[in-house]
Amino acid sequence: MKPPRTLPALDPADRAAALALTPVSRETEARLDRFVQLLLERQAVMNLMAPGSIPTLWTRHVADSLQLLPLIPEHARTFVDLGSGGGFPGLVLACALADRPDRMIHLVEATQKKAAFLRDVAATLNLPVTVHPERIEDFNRRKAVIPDITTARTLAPLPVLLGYVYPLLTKRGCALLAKGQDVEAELTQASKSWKITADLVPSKTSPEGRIVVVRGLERA
Ligand SMILES: C[S@@+](CC[C@H](N)C(=O)[O-])C[C@H]1O[C@@H](n2cnc3c(N)ncnc32)[C@H](O)[C@@H]1O
Repeated sequence: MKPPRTLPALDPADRAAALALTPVSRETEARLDRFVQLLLERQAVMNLMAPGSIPTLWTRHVADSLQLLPLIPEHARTFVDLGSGGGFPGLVLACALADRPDRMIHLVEATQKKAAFLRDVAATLNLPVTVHPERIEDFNRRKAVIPDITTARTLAPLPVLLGYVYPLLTKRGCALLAKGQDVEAELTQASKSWKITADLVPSKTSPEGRIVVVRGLERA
């Protein structure tokens, strides 16, 4: 086994900046603090996020995930996060929704070591989470979960991502897809294969970032 790596230090102002951008309850803050601690412990032995993003991980990853909360309708109970990696946005949303009754966040992650990490965090923090250690294609084929909300962040370009989202989208549901500066080009490309009903919401954490809120999807 490789020895643990020394990680760069967190920027002390970054946590406060993140929580100012996306305020949460004290209970959620405490769960997020513990999640970040577990994330850093595991990051020392495996890659859960880009090493360069560690000093500002609260704004880059935690706030970036929390900003989805206001886009989630009150009726939403069942969530699917595709390609959760180290837990963004799925585990962060689970930390924020843990006190609400009847919520369940399903995390789909094909890399077994990452899936094991997600499961460990969920068990340690008693989060309403089910981890599916498998490929999205297999998860979708099983039709095991019909979510109200599907999320994905830095997973795949929109033309591919919409293919993952399509089987999970219902009339009442929507998908929240975090996208970067290429969003317009990806939408143009995706519209060759898909008729997309979507809104673009500016990101709070990145000037060029957008959250694509997909409300309807049909094959073109
Ligand atoms: C770039 S990472 C992003 C992780 C996380 N969403 C984030 O924002 O930090 C993409 C993750 O999706 C997983 N992944 C990629 N393709 C997948 C697939 N077809 N099925 C399941 N997981 C997949 C990878 O193992 C990886 O952990």
